[in-house]
Amino acid sequence: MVNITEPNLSIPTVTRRDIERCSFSNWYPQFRSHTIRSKVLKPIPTDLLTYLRQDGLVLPPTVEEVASEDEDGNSAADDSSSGQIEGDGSDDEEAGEVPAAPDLTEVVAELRRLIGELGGAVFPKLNWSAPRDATWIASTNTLRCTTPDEILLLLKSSDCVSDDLSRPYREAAHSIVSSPIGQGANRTGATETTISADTHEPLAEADTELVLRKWSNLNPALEFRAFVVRGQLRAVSQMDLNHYPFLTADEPVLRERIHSFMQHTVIPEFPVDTYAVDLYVLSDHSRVYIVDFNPLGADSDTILVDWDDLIGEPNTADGGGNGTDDTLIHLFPANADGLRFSTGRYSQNRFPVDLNASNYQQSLDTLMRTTHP
Ligand SMILES: Nc1ncnc2c1ncn2[C@@H]1O[C@H](COP(=O)(O)OP(=O)(O)OP(=O)(O)O)[C@@H](O)[C@H]1O
Repeated sequence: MVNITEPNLSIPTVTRRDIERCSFSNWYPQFRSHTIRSKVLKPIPTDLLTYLRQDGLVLPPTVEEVASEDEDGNSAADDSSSGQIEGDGSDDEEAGEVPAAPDLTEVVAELRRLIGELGGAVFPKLNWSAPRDATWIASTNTLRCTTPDEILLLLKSSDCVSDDLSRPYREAAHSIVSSPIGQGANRTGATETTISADTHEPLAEADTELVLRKWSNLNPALEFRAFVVRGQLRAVSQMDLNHYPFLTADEPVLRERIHSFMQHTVIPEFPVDTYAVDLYVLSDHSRVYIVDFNPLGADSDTILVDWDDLIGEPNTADGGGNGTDDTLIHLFPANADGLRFSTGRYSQNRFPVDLNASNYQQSLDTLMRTTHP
């Protein structure tokens, strides 16, 4: 355990190594018994990777065919709704402008097998990011997937996912730019030009991973982000930006559970000095689960916590912020009426105004024609 004797007043620098450590397959084996059951496809099969990196949003015919057969016992050719996502279909005048999708027959079969092994419903993500910005395109408006085509549509529609593939180390590069030249990870005498090239470095094919996590009906009120700076738990924040009155009453027990879990299970084992970890506490408070690890730096979402609370001098007697009763959980406060709802995270990525919710598929077709003229 590192002990802070001097306040560290600068926002931590994220290194490429920190980012790599937070990649799902790097922490999952170690914390398997403390997190949601998951399956990892690493590397992502070449055909699927090609498909995800291709421009345009087109579902390969194989996917819909297989999915239709799976659900109805009929082929997609009999289903007049198949191919709608493609917009105008393959035999109209615009078909030549849509890039041909690779054959994903094997990928689809593998995804279906994994979905089955995980109980029939999964939450998909890549190394770091889930397609949370694309839920608007899913018929359920969630990331809950029961078929391969739902997974492919979400992954293909997400900027978060495409950033994981095309600019995975962007946060490290950003931090290096804001640091004195020469202090960044593995760099000496670097110029800004050299550094900014890092932001465009794509993820090597061998490092790509598709993660399917067993779908879990998480209560957003019981999700918390814990912040560890230089090996010390500095703060815990509620994640959902809504006020839940019961959290105020439960705060002492939640705090004790989270602090204990962090001190005994996470901090001694996770090989990064400074990070944020998302946690889920069961409603009876009996267990704490890890949802995700994230690097912690200037680009991080600290939610309800100020950077001063993370990097300023700890205001505790032992100076460590390690006890169970010295770091209150930051809870979303009630407004004057005692109740307050806010817009959720990623709400800006929900249904685009161009789409008419009362006629979703027709509107989606229209959008596709617009985006793929
Ligand atoms: N297996 C699951 N089943 C249902 N919901 C889940 C599951 N895993 C995660 N979630 C929900 O999705 C949210 C985002 O998950 P996760 O942190 O893995 O994605 P992310 O892209 O890294 O998000 P962020 O960038 O906000 O950290 C979680 O906070 C949780 O609410």
